[in-house]
Amino acid sequence: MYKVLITDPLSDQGIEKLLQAEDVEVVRKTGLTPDELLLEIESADALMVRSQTQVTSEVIEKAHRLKVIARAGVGVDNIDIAAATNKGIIVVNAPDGNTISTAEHTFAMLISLSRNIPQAYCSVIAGKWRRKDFVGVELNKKTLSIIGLGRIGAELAKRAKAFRMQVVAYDPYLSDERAEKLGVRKASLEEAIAAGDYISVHTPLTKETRHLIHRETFSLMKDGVRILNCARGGIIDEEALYEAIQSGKVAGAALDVFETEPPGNHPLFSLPQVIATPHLGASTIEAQENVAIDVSEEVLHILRGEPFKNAVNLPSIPAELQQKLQPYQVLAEKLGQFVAQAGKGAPQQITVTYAGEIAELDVAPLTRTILKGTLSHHLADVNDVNAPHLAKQRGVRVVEQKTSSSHGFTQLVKVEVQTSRETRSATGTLLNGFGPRITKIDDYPVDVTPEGHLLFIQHRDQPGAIGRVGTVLGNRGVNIATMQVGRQTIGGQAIMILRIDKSVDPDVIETLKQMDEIQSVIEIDL
Ligand SMILES: NC(=O)c1ccc[n+]([C@@H]2O[C@H](COP(=O)([O-])OP(=O)(O)OC[C@H]3O[C@@H](n4cnc5c(N)ncnc54)[C@H](O)[C@@H]3O)[C@@H](O)[C@H]2O)c1
Ligand SMILES: O=C(O)CC[C@@H](O)C(=O)O
Repeated sequence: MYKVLITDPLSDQGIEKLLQAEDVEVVRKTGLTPDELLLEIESADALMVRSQTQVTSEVIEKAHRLKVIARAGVGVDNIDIAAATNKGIIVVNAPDGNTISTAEHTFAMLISLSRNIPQAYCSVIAGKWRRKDFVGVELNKKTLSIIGLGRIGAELAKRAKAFRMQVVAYDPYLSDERAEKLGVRKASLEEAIAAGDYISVHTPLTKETRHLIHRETFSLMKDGVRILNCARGGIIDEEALYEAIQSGKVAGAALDVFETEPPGNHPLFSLPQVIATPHLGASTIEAQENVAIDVSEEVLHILRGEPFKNAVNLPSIPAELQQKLQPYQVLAEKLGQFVAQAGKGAPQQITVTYAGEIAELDVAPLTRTILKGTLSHHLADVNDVNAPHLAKQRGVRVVEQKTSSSHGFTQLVKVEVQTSRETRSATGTLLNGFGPRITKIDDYPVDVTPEGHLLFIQHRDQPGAIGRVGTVLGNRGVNIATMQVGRQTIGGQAIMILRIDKSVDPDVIETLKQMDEIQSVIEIDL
């Protein structure tokens, strides 16, 4: 039974699938103190949050069973992604579910700001009728500068155009084609800042975007500009915004997000030109249902070892590619495990070579699985998420290469591990209808199903060697299920791979090692 801990309010309808799942226990605890969260997280397999719960490195440190942190929304700035990656915990989000809601909210703020709707409302319900105080401005023919033309920025642009606004956009990843398709003018940051009657930010909050709009940026703006932030607090320097409003440079600001949330009695709230909402961009019934459905499905997939799509700390794999790579996953992991156990010493370089049909695909996800298989022999808690990071941390070089020579097989995957003491390799394929096979160990052709207990014996090719090994094992009650031998020359170096029904005692291995013709005996568990 998997424990799914939900620590922020999520839509009941959205998490229906989780509540129905027989292998899941849903524990909903909102408003936990940091100490309470540290206790709860110890036994959780999945954690689902919105933006309130702070998933710090301390929380992640205590998360002994956690496989996934799911953010029901876009921004993951409340989650320590580096700490999660280090620990092999997958972080997923729901990037699409609240786009429309947030774009609509931004547009509502744009109109409210232009027509002083919140201020007028407060005045009317206070019994006043002061039409002169709330004269607004039209959106028609005004310029809206959008900083960050991603999902929400693009939806905002469409709405602004419907109101006959000119839209200028700055986004370092904006192509000419996309700008043209959306009907926006592509500009540099400075041009966009200078052009806008309205400036709306829609970037994530990162090291680069923190205080993207700062004191000097305000000086580049048009007099009487209006500013919107429905993305993340901190993209705009709040102190500089306060000064720019007070000086008259900025005519008004609409804020849904703040550097510190909740913002309390913020100095900006003393200015009548500022309107604000409490981080409501994604707060619609539809968006909350969408994001909760999306992350619930992702959590179930991850817990059950099924393919998933929106990992923040793993490159996303298109569904079609995922489907094509899926059959190779077991082969990849087993090859990695085999070479790690067959070799002596810690890996210094892992070289993966793909040949045949598989070489035509993007094989990076398989290389990660091979790394997981290899590193898990030496390290605890390795998975596809942290394997590349752990390899780098330990100075293991990873080389991925492709070749056209598949030696008559439809596809081949070769994993070679170089340690300080030796180089070992295992090559494998998928046999149509029969599953994974190891076809070569070092330079010895073999045909081994990579599963169960194997004895890997290096010896001299000598009459009677096979019989003597069989006798030792038989005398100790060890049943041999299959046996494969490979040699390079008659009487030269050879290998035996025995599949045995159960693990053998160390003294059986010692007895085998005493035999003259035997150089090494390694038990391999796959
Ligand atoms: N207020 C809310 O409730 C709410 C709801 C949803 C999302 N958000 C926030 O809105 C923001 C946008 O979300 P989205 O779904 O559109 O994300 P997105 O990833 O689709 O778009 C972000 C865009 O910002 C661009 N960008 C990155 N760095 C930039 C920079 N230095 N200058 C200019 N552009 C830059 C990216 O290229 C990208 O196109 C995020 O901060 C997200 O957390 C807020
Ligand atoms: O959970 C929320 O309501 C905030 C969501 C929003 O900020 C996001 O980044 O998706």
